[in-house]
Amino acid sequence: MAEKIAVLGAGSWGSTLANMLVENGHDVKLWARNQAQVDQLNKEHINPEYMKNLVYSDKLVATTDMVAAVKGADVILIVIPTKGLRQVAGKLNTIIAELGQRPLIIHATKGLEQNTYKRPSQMIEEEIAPENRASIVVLSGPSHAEDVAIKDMTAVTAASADLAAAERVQRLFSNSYFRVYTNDDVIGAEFGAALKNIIAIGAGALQGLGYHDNARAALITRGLAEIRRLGVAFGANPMTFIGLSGVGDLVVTATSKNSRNWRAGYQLGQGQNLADVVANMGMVIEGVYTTKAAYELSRKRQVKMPITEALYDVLYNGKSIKTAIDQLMDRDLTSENE
Ligand SMILES: NC(=O)C1=CN([C@@H]2O[C@H](COP(=O)(O)OP(=O)(O)OC[C@H]3O[C@@H](n4cnc5c(N)ncnc54)[C@H](O)[C@@H]3O)[C@@H](O)[C@H]2O)C=CC1
Ligand SMILES: O=C(CO)COP(=O)(O)O
Repeated sequence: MAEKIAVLGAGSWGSTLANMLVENGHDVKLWARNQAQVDQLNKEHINPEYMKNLVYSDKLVATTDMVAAVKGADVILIVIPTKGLRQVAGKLNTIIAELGQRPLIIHATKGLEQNTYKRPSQMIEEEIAPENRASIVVLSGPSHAEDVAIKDMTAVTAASADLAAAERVQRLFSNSYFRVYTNDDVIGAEFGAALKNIIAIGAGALQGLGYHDNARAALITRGLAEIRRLGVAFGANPMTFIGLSGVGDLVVTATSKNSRNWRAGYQLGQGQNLADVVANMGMVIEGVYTTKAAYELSRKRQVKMPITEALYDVLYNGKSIKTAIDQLMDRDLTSENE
């Protein structure tokens, strides 16, 4: 059944998902804050700053007017980087309260908020009053926009405490190349999504420094161990970390040149400095900020996250990547299951 959907955020992921939802037969309005970008999307059907090779459907309508985007929408998909999520959710709350709507909220944001360490769905819960919304569903998993744009095969998860809502999202998004599974573990899905970006930066850095396959496999596996430790400390189901939003997303992000986080790590490994890497990416590198939040949270909760700590020292304390790697390898030997 066709639904009226508003997508907030027209970067690489928001615009690609909006286009896919149009092609799935839905009535979609895409909100962006930049007028020039909106004009290009509406007139030329391109979004070159974010998705160089995608020609968007002429049925996709973009607007800078959030009220116009949201009016009449049964479903709202938020795809804003973690840093801007709270502000956009707050604005959305005011608008849907005035319009008297109570939409289903989906988000695809991957990160933890600075200082509060809140997950995206927690920020949304805090900013959008329960009377202004239906359930919240997390859309996550191994899904580079670049692959979805060329209709490559992709599988993701829709996580929600409300199974009927997750199943509705499953039906909205699924098609011949995009397969959505459901899951009830929002905490696990969101921790997996946020923390894999830290390991992806590390994997890129290893490759940039000239390390090979064994090193990458070790980092991914031990990275997953610490992702799971933190997630479980906050109530996640350990099984979620061997699913799409766990190991699935970790593998795609830590092995792909399409990953902004991997590319950032690679450039750091090649000797570029962090400020230049961030300035030149042109898109959000969530892992840079998540590393700080996860490091602080792990200290507070007394969860061992040696790789996250090492990357924190590289990104925020000027430690060389080589020194950080040497120190990781030099730690006391331990059991794999600790
Ligand atoms: N790019 C991808 O393949 C995927 C990205 N994600 C996640 O989706 C989220 C968005 O990522 P991308 O689309 O890649 O980012 P991006 O950097 O390509 O685009 C972000 C968009 O959000 C807008 N934006 C940022 N702050 C805003 C604010 N305060 N108000 C309004 N608009 C704002 C920017 O103008 C830009 O249009 C991130 O959390 C990312 O981890 C998840 C899965 C896949
Ligand atoms: O989450 C993603 C793929 O699932 C996107 O990762 P990057 O932000 O590193 O490109």
